[in-house]
Amino acid sequence: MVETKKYIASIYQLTCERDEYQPEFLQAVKEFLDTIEPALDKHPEWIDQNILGRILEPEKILQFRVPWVTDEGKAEVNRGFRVQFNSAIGPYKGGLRFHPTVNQSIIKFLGFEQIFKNSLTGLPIGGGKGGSDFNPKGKSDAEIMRFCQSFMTELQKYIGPDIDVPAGDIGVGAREIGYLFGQYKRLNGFQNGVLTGKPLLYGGSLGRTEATGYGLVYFTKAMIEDAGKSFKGQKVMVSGSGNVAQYAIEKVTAFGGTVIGCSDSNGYIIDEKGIRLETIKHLKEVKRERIKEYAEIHREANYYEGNIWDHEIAFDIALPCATQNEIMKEQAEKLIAQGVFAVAEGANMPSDLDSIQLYKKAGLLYGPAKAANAGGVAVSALEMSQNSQRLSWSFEEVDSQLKEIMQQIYQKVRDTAAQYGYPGDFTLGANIAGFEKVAQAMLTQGII
Ligand SMILES: NC(=O)C1=CN([C@@H]2O[C@H](COP(=O)(O)OP(=O)(O)OC[C@H]3O[C@@H](n4cnc5c(N)ncnc54)[C@H](O)[C@@H]3O)[C@@H](O)[C@H]2O)C=CC1
Ligand SMILES: O=C(O)CCC(=O)C(=O)O
Repeated sequence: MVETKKYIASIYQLTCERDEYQPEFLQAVKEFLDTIEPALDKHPEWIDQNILGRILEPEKILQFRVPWVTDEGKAEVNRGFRVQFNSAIGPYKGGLRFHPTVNQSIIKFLGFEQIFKNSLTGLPIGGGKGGSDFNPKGKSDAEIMRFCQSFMTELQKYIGPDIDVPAGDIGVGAREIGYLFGQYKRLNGFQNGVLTGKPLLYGGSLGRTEATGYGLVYFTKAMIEDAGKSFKGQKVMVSGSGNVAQYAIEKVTAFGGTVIGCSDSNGYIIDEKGIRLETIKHLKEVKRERIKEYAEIHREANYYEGNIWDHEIAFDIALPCATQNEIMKEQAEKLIAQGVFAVAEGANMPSDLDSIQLYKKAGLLYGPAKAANAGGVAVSALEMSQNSQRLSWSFEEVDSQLKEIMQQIYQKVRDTAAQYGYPGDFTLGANIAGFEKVAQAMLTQGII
């Protein structure tokens, strides 16, 4: 309707004026706003209550100084961030990213997407995200520890098991979570519900390490099976070689697919016989080396510099699991030309807006990040439940809940798209299904 269109356009214009220098945040907002009109047509009261204006504004943004000392005794300083975006349905929940590209725009786009992703899980968690422009690459364990201690010394004032519960993301794995937890405990006493992704020794959940990658593949399986296909015999390309990529590779292989390539920020390897995951894990988790080394160990594999999505080779399914905007128009065109029939996103916002349009036009099955990678945060919420109950569930219990949650997310996304008259548009389905719950919760809580 004209009024709805006008309202959406005015909100977007205002956001562009206010956040002119935040391109990633504006991209995430545009992707969301481009799909939301049918939901507002159905709920004109949301326009009266200016739900969009409110949901686009974080409840709180923290930015702080993180001073730390190198092994040589030099004083360094980084920026720390936490965006507490929306707590309408639960405490803020979302990871911490340590990467030199981190700035307020990146953390805001991630926090914004997290609101709808967390809502889609069906679990009571709000949206938040944080991190730092600290680069863990090449740092000693002692430097990482001192950085994490300094970061948490400030962050601890604003988080808690019922307030805001951070976890890992790029550059923040079990080692960093351990140091962050240690410092929180030192300052506040033992409260294991304050972080998720913890080691099993003090309240971590079995299955959390695997959850995002496994969840991505469970979602993709549901999506492709609905279209009469399966993983069996499919050639799959995965970008990244970190946490999400590794467990996606494992599950695709278990379902009978062949992962023919994966990458890191320098380049990528192609191994047409199937990536040997033990080698990737050893290189990345133990030796902390570049993916290039894989081709030294397995001579039949080839290493190339650059973006994996530029490689010309026929394959069937693309699982981007590295970082935002790794697939732009040019790469999307290549994927389509190479015969890819499904793209499902393990990374957050790996496809730019042009790519999403191209997938749609070409009729690809497309699982957007908010839905497809929600398995990690879903199991984080299960970790919170276990911490509250002071219990540890078995791996099988957690994995079977994850499977169920991912299937439900797929169905919710598919059915919402169809109900609103856009069958197959899973971007629209994910945005509206995630948004409806948060909007309704906000409405019942007054003008907040
Ligand atoms: N860890 C989790 O539970 C979740 C992670 N994600 C998203 O998944 C993605 C990967 O995160 P993790 O695997 O946890 O991080 P990680 O730190 O374990 O691995 C990141 C991987 O991406 C690669 N990478 C980074 N920048 C790159 C670039 N410009 N080009 C190519 N490769 C690049 C790195 O080399 C590394 O292999 C991120 O977008 C993250 O936000 C999403 C949901 C949950
Ligand atoms: O497990 C969590 O809380 C964080 C997961 C996350 O950062 C994400 O879903 O992007």
